[in-house]
Amino acid sequence: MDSGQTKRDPVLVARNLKKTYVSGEVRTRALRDVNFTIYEGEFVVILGPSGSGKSTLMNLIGGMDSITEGELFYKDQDIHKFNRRELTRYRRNVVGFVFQFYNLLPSLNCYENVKLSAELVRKPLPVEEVLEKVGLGERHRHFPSQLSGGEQQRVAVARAIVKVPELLLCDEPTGALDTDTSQQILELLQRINKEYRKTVIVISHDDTILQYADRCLTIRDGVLSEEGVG
Ligand SMILES: Nc1ncnc2c1ncn2[C@@H]1O[C@H](COP(=O)(O)OP(=O)(O)OP(=O)(O)O)[C@@H](O)[C@H]1O
Repeated sequence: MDSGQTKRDPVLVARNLKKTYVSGEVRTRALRDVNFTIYEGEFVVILGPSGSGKSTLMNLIGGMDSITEGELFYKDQDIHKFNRRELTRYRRNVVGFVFQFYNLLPSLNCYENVKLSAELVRKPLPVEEVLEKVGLGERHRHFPSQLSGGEQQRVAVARAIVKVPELLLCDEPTGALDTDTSQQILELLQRINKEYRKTVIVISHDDTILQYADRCLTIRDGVLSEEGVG
């Protein structure tokens, strides 16, 4: 596959993005004024301590929560202006999620967990190919309870990429794993980023993840800033 340096187009642009949670009298300004541009095919890490606003930002990018103020563009479309159907289509076709605790369905085996996701889109990758790609070619019939944490996370990655999403959003994907297994999962995400040329965004509080990133954005108290990597 071509790994040459080509000019990349912006895939996500945030302008003056704000998110305030209101609960009775209490207002929590989770995102204060967030601006960024993320380009097609980048591997971006968003790093920040607990409570800094990482999951809030991921939920907005993933179309899972509403924006309080500002703009968030996917290509030339303002996610903020999507109606319910457009949001569903965006979540289904554009975004693939990987969560800290895998979120696999325990009553389905590996193949079935991935197949269920494949059925959401018109042109998925073959399930067998994807399980092979994440190193689980031999484990199709195993259930989540028969797999280690790292293997379950591989299934979760397969479930996300089988849809061929433009954006792979990973929320603390190594948070429940030991150091060696974390490294393997991050190497897998890096390989997927390069081979499928999809944009990968990983949020974490662990800066050892930086070695895998093209770029790092840091977030603190709902304010985002940019730090170069490498
Ligand atoms: N649904 C909600 N209602 C009210 N406040 C919320 C809600 N979700 C998050 N918050 C608050 O918004 C702020 C940012 O939270 P967020 O979960 O985005 O941080 P985080 O960086 O992902 O933290 P962690 O690493 O601990 O998961 C925190 O002060 C949190 O308490």
